[in-house]
Amino acid sequence: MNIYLRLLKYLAPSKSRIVIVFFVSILTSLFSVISIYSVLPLLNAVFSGSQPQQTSTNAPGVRLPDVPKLQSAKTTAMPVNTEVVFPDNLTDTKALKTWATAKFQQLFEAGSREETLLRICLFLIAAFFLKNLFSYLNGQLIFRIQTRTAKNLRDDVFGSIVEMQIDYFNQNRVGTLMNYVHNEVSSVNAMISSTFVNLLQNPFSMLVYVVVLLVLSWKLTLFAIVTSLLIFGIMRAIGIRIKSMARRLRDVMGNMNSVLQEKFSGIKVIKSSAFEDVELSRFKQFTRDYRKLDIRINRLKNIIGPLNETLLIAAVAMVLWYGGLQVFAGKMTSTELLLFAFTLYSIMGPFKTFSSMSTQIHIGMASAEKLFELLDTRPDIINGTRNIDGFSHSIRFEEVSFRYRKEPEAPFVLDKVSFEIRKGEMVALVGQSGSGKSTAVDLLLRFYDVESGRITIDGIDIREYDYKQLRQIIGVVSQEVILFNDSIEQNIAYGIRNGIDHERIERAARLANAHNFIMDKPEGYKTQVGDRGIQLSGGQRQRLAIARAMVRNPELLIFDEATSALDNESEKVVQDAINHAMENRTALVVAHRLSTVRNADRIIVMERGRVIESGSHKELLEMNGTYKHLFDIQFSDKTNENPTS
Ligand SMILES: Nc1ncnc2c1ncn2[C@@H]1O[C@H](COP(=O)(O)OP(=O)(O)OP(=O)(O)O)[C@@H](O)[C@H]1O
Repeated sequence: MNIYLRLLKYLAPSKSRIVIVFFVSILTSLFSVISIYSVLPLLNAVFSGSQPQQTSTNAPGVRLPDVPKLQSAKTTAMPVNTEVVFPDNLTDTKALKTWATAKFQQLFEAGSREETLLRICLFLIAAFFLKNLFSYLNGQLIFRIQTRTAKNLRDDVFGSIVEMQIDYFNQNRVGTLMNYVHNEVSSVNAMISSTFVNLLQNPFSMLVYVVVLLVLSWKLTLFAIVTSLLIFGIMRAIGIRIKSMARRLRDVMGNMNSVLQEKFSGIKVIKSSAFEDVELSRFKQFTRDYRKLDIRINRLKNIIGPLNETLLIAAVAMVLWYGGLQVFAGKMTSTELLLFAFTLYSIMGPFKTFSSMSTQIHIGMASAEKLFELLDTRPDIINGTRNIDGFSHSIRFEEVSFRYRKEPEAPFVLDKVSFEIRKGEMVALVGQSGSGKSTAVDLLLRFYDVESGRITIDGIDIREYDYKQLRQIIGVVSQEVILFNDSIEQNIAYGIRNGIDHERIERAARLANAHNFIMDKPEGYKTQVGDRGIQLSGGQRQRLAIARAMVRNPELLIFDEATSALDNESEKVVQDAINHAMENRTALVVAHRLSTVRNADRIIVMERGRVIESGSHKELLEMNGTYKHLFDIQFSDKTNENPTS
């Protein structure tokens, strides 16, 4: 769909406000035109009252305004009203003009010059007050429309990103994604407000101004229009250049966000390598490049204002020159010329924002294009329609092959892997680092789809199930624990939709051997864990992760290297928690340390993406193959270990 139409869709909820803005805009324009246009001839009429119609004191050929006098200068009393008749011929613009000005003047006629002047000044105040009141109202209304649009767009963008498959997050940096939600939406937002002001508020004033200009002198108007178009063209060319630079700047900014995020979360690594200075110099290089680009954009942006004004003032000056000659020639009155110049100057404001609109629109459209492209991207993982709330028999990997990179020459990360997890069983996946164990878990969770073969639950391909329901019946505890900056209670409850039931949370915490340490905290379950759970120890964080997995009472528990990041002591506590949690439950355990899986009903040994052995601990030792070899390496220095126990 056309980008403009799609943006209109976002404006649709504000349609009644837009209608109000339209009318308020007309009122604002009306009062701004009245306030400027009406007062000058009125004042002129008051002050020139003493002058005769054609006077020799004027420069040769200059005529005074062709309007009826409000009064004679010799007396402060008002003259008898001049009778103004509506012209018979409506094409006679001169007669119309005289009639309209005279009628307007009559509105202010008072008994004396002084009083007329006072009335005019009061009218001036009222007109400006009303103009500014409506302008304020309009600003408020436009801001509300704009923020609502931005909110809805931002919600949709976040909703779209959060629904993407895991691979999308592997390929896009966090900073880039943050940029979408923040900066790109903001520039669409700026475009919308600029368009509103320029398409609703300004056109009416501009139209009235142009009519005034045309009535005063079509030749001068033509001259002014040609100059304006020239300026518009120049501004547009600069706008296009700024657009492409702004896009580059935003990309660079997105990179900076990613870099900062990465550096601050990896601060321990930086500090332990004493690499602060290296990071600082890298950052300095980055900010240097950023600054250069920013200066180039700013140079262009700053040129626009002065250039615009110089060109417009040049146009006004040319008009004054040409108009002055007309006045000398008696083809135009001096008031008309003054009015023309004044109106031309007044149109500058709306015209200036109008020409800057093109830059705003260019930047905004580039962002809108990016955002709509994102909104149109559908997750690669296509959801199934079958419901699932548990399983009765087994989960099977049947000849599953998979690779992350799709190029033909890319190696398979899983190559025809087959194994089974029966209900109630504990199955372990072991093997060297990089053999594909975690990948198998990710495939079961449908973070990725298999390339060939299939994974079934009770005989049905998992691609047929609704993957959100599928993930709900699986509890995962992985090596990397992700806690949110919230209370312990909220962290455990993460993933429960229908409210927090404290009893349920406590039960899960007890199962995970976490209850006691939680109660030792000053605020118990309400204790805040800090950013990424920084206020807890590794073992405590891991036990909260187990509690979080348990709270949903999952059908299948997966432990992916859940203890590998812990020291021996914490490992023991966490391992106890795992054993406790696994009682009477189906579990898949991925482990390096073979001591943790020896009680498994079945151990699957993997090597370079293939299953090379499988059986119980005892059977595998008797096989005297890879498992036995791995076991011997791990326990060679533990003389008290009995391999067959
Ligand atoms: N997102 C990814 N994109 C590309 N390749 C990946 C990705 N994740 C893992 N790999 C590669 O896939 C292979 C299997 O990785 P996987 O994490 O499944 O192994 P693992 O057996 O769980 O290893 P470990 O025991 O060290 O966690 C490795 O060669 C790894 O480099």
